[in-house]
Amino acid sequence: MSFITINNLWQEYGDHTVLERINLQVNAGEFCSMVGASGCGKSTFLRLLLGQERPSRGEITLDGAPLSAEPDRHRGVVFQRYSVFPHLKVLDNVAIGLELPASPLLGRLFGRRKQAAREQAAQMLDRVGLSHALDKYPAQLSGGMQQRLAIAQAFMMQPRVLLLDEPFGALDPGIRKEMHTLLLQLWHETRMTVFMVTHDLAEGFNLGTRLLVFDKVRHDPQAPNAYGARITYDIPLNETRLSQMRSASGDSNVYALRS
Ligand SMILES: Nc1ncnc2c1ncn2[C@@H]1O[C@H](COP(=O)(O)OP(=O)(O)OP(=O)(O)O)[C@@H](O)[C@H]1O
Repeated sequence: MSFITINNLWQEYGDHTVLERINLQVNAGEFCSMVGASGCGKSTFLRLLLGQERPSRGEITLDGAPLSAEPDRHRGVVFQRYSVFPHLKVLDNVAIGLELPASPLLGRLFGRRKQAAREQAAQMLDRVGLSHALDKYPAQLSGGMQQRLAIAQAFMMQPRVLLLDEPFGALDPGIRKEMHTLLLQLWHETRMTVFMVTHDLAEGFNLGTRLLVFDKVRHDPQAPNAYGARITYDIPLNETRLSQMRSASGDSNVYALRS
């Protein structure tokens, strides 16, 4: 059985059909790059995976169980627009991810547990190259540094599924390349399942072990919103990387795309 299974998923807003007949099976540890024309529903698909929205029809299961109605810590997310807390310093922005679930009532830890959370957060920030900025506020960071902070936040939670919505779109090419390397390193270490929306086809091909192309198959010129996008191509990529992952995790990888 696959890790994530999507059965006949539709998303409609009033009479606007955004996604139709999405069927997909994804194994744990796969890295799915997602591309498609602007407005075809890629971000909508991510929100459905996150549990932020319920589908109009169809279902998503994770490990055989329906997706929980609320986003939870097993699904981390990084948006292109940074999702960090502006009023918290860099270290606190990351440590709070550990403190909140450990102390849901107060939202804070104290004493030795707090110290341990801060040490863990500092280590993660070192990994993303922000060890020199622990005491800064997000507004004092460059765009690339804020993006690293958002990625550190997401990774700190060790999500089983990482959802990335154009996470590098705002970065200049040098930083972008560094972030690609970092993401692949962390993906390899944690064997998370990744879904990444990108407008950069080369980025999608380079990073993914699978490229999903979203497109509208049916068009009605009289009613442009009548039909939604489907996954029209599902292309296996970077097979060496994938087989390394497979041998490390013992999983077999099944690609399934049903129309
Ligand atoms: N809550 C909503 N209510 C109504 N329409 C919505 C809602 N959310 C998304 N849409 C519509 O769904 C369509 C798909 O939007 P979405 O942001 O998912 O596309 P996208 O492929 O991610 O676009 P882009 O590549 O430009 O970011 C758009 O026409 C958008 O207006």
